Amino acid sequence: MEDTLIREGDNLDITKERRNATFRVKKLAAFIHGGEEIVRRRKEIYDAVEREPRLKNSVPIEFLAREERHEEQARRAVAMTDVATDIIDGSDMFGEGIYYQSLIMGRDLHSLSLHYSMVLPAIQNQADDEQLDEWLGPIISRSLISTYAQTELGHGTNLSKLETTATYDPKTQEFILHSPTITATKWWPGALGKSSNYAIVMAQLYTNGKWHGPHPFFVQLRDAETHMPLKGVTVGDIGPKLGINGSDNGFLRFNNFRIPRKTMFMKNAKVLPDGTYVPPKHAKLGFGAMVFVRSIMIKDQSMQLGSAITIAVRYSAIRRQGEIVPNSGEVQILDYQTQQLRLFPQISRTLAFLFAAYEVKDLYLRVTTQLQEGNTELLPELHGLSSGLKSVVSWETAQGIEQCRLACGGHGYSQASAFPEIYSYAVGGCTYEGENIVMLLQVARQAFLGLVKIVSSIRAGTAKLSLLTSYIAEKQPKTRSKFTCVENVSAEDLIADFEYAAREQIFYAYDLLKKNETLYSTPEEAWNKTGIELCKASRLHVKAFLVRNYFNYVSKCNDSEIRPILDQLGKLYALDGISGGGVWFTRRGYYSDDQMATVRQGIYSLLEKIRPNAVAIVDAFDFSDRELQSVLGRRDGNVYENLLKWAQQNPMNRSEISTAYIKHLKPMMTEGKSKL
Ligand SMILES: CCCCCCCCCCCCCCCCCCC/C=C/C(=O)SCCNC(=O)CCNC(=O)[C@H](O)C(C)(C)COP(=O)(O)OP(=O)(O)OC[C@H]1O[C@@H](n2cnc3c(N)ncnc32)[C@H](O)[C@@H]1OP(=O)(O)O
Ligand SMILES: Cc1cc2nc3c(=O)[nH]c(=O)nc-3n(C[C@H](O)[C@H](O)[C@H](O)COP(=O)(O)OP(=O)(O)OC[C@H]3O[C@@H](n4cnc5c(N)ncnc54)[C@H](O)[C@@H]3O)c2cc1C
Repeated sequence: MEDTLIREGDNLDITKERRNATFRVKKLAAFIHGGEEIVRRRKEIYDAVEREPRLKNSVPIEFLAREERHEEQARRAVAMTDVATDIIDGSDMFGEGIYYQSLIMGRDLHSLSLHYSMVLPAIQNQADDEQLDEWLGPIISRSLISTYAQTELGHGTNLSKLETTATYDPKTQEFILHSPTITATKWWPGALGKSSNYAIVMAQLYTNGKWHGPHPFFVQLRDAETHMPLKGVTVGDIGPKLGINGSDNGFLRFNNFRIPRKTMFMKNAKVLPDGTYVPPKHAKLGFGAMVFVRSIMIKDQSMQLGSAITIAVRYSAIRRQGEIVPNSGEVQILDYQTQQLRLFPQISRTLAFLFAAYEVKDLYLRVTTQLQEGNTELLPELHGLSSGLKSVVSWETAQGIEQCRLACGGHGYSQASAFPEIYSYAVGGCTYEGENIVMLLQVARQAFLGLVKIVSSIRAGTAKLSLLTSYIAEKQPKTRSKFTCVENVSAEDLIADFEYAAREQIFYAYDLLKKNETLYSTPEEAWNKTGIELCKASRLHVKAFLVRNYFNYVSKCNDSEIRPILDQLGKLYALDGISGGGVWFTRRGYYSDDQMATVRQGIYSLLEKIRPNAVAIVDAFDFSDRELQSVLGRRDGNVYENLLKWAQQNPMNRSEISTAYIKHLKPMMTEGKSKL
């Protein structure tokens, strides 16, 4: 990160904001990103990317048509991976990998996205030694391109009903892959349409006449020389989408397509040559690639929200519109209290999500080490944490980005702002890797929280709780929340408030479920009738985790220059959640009306405190103009002249007269004239 972000020629308002900040941006950046050394490495990586001619992003991606965009993203992906090992530590996907990729690929996926984000981790963790020897080399050298083909036209969520079959034939020691219906067609896999010649295919395993559920297979789809689909394989692109249009998400069908026995991933489950099935240690080990993406996407999502809020705060500092005191001049829109309430909670959220991403990364790495030793103990915990965070974080990120866009008025609607790209990319995260509601229900039903199981075991006095769930067993306090005013409230009190709300809803949902079990004829029906309350319980549980984790993380900071900023943002995060959380905090009079009014006063006072530092705080996220790709969010604040330049470079302005005018409008006008 540079010594100072102030330069000659910068917009005067934004310069004044930076001069008036009460702390040094470098210090906060170091804390946010995990230390000075990491910030230094980010700068080193950024400089190396800037120096490399092949990584120059000369084409403004937003002006490209779909096929041009796909081609440009493929060019960038190849260049990015050609020089990757000279620039980054490729084994650090959560840190250097994700940053490096964002500098080059922007908010889009590409021909190699799934190759790196799902296939590589799956091969590292699910292939046996022999398969690892055979597959890892070509994956790393990129002599093949691969993807992860699981979802079908008819089924994405309910994996047990996938229709693609893999039937073992012991005579030839092959599996026969088949798509028996239209709805069995694989649909959605990234880079499947035109780029990949291999895929991990999830198919229902049948051997010796028995069904064993979905299992992963590493399947060649296209000829290594001609890239033509192999006989028995039908494959193509599914067409334009809301976002990620650089990626050729695809469809795939098999017609009795034979593949060798050793294409089934064999580290966990196995099929022996005679067709004997050997089950895995844990039934869900084959779902590991999904767990990896759910874990890594928390950081990705927080960075999307971080870039949106950087753009919105910087723009709000240079945009002057309206007067607060009549005749005293137009104010920066950042001075409006309503603007601050729209924006500053997004700063807090970005940090809360990022600190949670650090936690889930640590857990993922611990689980991976355990699994290497054959120990699956922590897997359910990781499944629960990553599923719950994935749902809450991607939803709040999408809502936050939209608030940032709205806060920028008309210019926020232009592609020049970058909001359309950020939003359409990030919001995909609500759907992929498990639809958000379904993942919340997982948290409630099956995951490490096992909320429902936990409640019954707590009441039976047999609960064995993890650190993250132990609060559920604590007795609800009979007294009110300890909140008196924002100045005096402690992190512990705020955490206690969220735990109160979560506990209250968890027990409420549990009791409703039990009641419904007496009213409906099956447990599944009762479960469905309790779904809304269960999702609320999961959401509050995850929010309690986010608040607790934020304050735990920040407690490591002893620097008197930046600690007050982190505390203000943490309090804003919590109080905004309490004020918006309404009923869960007021049940049984835990928060009184007066306390709630004081919470709102506390928020207003925090907004005032954060206001003078807002630009410096978002500067500390350390986004370069290269990453932001936003005229509104430029570091130098010179927005208006660059908006004009941006519009003028638009291909529609290459000629003064458009073909639309020549072909359609002119003949109409000429005809109109003739009728006069
Ligand atoms: C060198 C250069 C490098 C540069 C490159 C760097 C790259 C850096 C990376 C960048 C990161 C950017 C991130 C963005 C990438 C985006 C890519 C997007 C691609 C998208 C891909 C996909 O979407 S793939 C398809 C995903 N599909 C799903 O997620 C389907 C959802 N459904 C399910 O997961 C399941 O069906 C289910 C969980 C909903 C239910 O499963 P099932 O019916 O089988 O089980 P049960 O409900 O019966 O549960 C039984 C039991 O199992 C437990 N369980 C379920 N799942 C898991 C699991 N995964 N792990 C552990 N345990 C699990 C469940 O809790 C139950 O437990 P009980 O104890 O019995 O209750
Ligand atoms: C951008 C993007 C990239 C993707 N990339 C890939 C990829 O690379 N590989 C791949 O295999 N797939 C990929 N997918 C597919 C993705 O994983 C699925 O779309 C996702 O898992 C949701 O499944 P679905 O489409 O079947 O939704 P559905 O399950 O049909 O969901 C529709 C609605 O039904 C609800 N619902 C479904 N089941 C339940 C339930 N049990 N209880 C309550 N409500 C329920 C959901 O909450 C939702 O509201 C991608 C999708 C997108 C959008």
